[in-house]
Formats: sequence, structure tokens, C-alpha cells
Amino acid sequence: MTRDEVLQVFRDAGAMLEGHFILSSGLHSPVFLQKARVFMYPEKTEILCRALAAKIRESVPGPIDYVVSPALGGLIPGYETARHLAIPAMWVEREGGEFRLRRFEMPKGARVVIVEDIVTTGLSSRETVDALRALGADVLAVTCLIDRSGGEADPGAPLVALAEYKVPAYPEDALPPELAALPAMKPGSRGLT
Ligand SMILES: O=P(O)(O)OC[C@H]1O[C@H](OP(=O)(O)OP(=O)(O)O)[C@H](O)[C@@H]1O
Ligand SMILES: O=C(O)c1cc(=O)[nH]c(=O)[nH]1
Ligand SMILES: [Mg+2]
Repeated sequence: MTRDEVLQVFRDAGAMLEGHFILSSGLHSPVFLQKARVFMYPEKTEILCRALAAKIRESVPGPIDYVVSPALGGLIPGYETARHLAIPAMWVEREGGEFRLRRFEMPKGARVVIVEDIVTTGLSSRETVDALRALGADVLAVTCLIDRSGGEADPGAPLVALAEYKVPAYPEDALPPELAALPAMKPGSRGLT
């Protein structure tokens, strides 16, 4: 799939939101990709994840044992991408703020690919990589549907994105006046109890 085709799926689903958003990293942005509005359509999710699975096969040499995704946003694309790779999918979820593989056993040396929905700073992906390496997994790549950093994020393993879409994001103390004038929303789940 081309970058424009991927972005068009988000547009068609009404998932390209404009306003004032607080991201998982604490950065503020005038654009939010509300992936849940894509994932509510199984056929749109299938199109994206089949293409991501093909890109993973091209980019990651050797066998892959598991897909692992960070909850919540990574769950649906992780499952669907694993289906196209014909391998099992697991997820990490936050416990006391830290990602943990609470419901699954990870064999030592297992060859793992992370599937994320969106990468902005790479922090959530890096937390996932660290949690899995601490269990003895061999993390081969971090993959995502959309990389908002335009290739600049460092998730701690090679990054494979179905599409890059560079979007501005600002620290709280450096907001452009037109963004500061709008009420801020935080759509993601980091920090929720
Ligand atoms: O690269 P980063 O700067 O870490 O940002 C990207 C992360 O932010 C979102 O998750 P969020 O924590 O908002 O919660 P969600 O998965 O429930 O949407 C998204 O799903 C990624 O996990
Ligand atoms: O950085 C984020 O938290 C983020 C950005 C985005 O566009 N979409 C999303 O779900 N999370
Ligand atoms: Mg997430």
C-alpha cells in the first residue's frame, strides 16, 4: 500500500481529527489519528494489517514466533497482523503504570515483533521492547501502521512503518497561540486508572 492509500483509510473512517490533543508522551498536537475509528471496521483493519504483515515479511529476516502489542491501541492491529503472519499474538498491559505481559508465558529466546498502532516519540514501543527483553525475548523489530515521527523516533529496535506521516507536536510550554486557544483533549489510555 502507498502512504496515501494508508492515510485515505484513516480519512474515510473519520479518524483524522483536528483540534488540540494531549498525546501519550505529554506532547500537544493539532492532529490526532483516532485509530479506534479505523479498527471499528474489520475490513479496513484487514486491509492495513495484511499490508503491514507483508512489509514485516520483507523487512524481518528469519522466523517470527510471536507478535506482541502494547494495550490498548495495539491490540486489534496486533491480532490482525498476527493472523496474516499465521503466528500467535499476545499483548502487554499497564500494571502500576508499567507494561507487563500479565496473561501469557514468553519462552526465553522467542523471536518477537512488536505491532503498534501509531508511533509518535517511540516511548510506548520502547517500554514494550524493554518489558519483553527483560523476559529474555529476542525483539526483532517494532512495527506500526503510522509513524508520526517521520522516521525520527527510536523505539529501541529497528522501526518498520506501513506509512510515515509527520505531524507537528509541541511541549506544553511551547504551544503556538492558535493551539493554546483551543480546549485540550487526551484521547489515549496512558495514565487512566
Ligand atoms: O510513541 P509514543 O509517543 O509512545 O505515542 C504512541 C502511543 O500512544 C498511543 O497510546 P496511548 O498511550 O495514548 O493509549 P492507547 O494505546 O490506549 O491509545 C498509541 O497507541 C501508541 O501506543
Ligand atoms: O502520540 C499519541 O499518543 C497518539 C497520536 C495519534 O495520532 N494517535 C494516537 O492514537 N496516539
Ligand atoms: Mg498505545
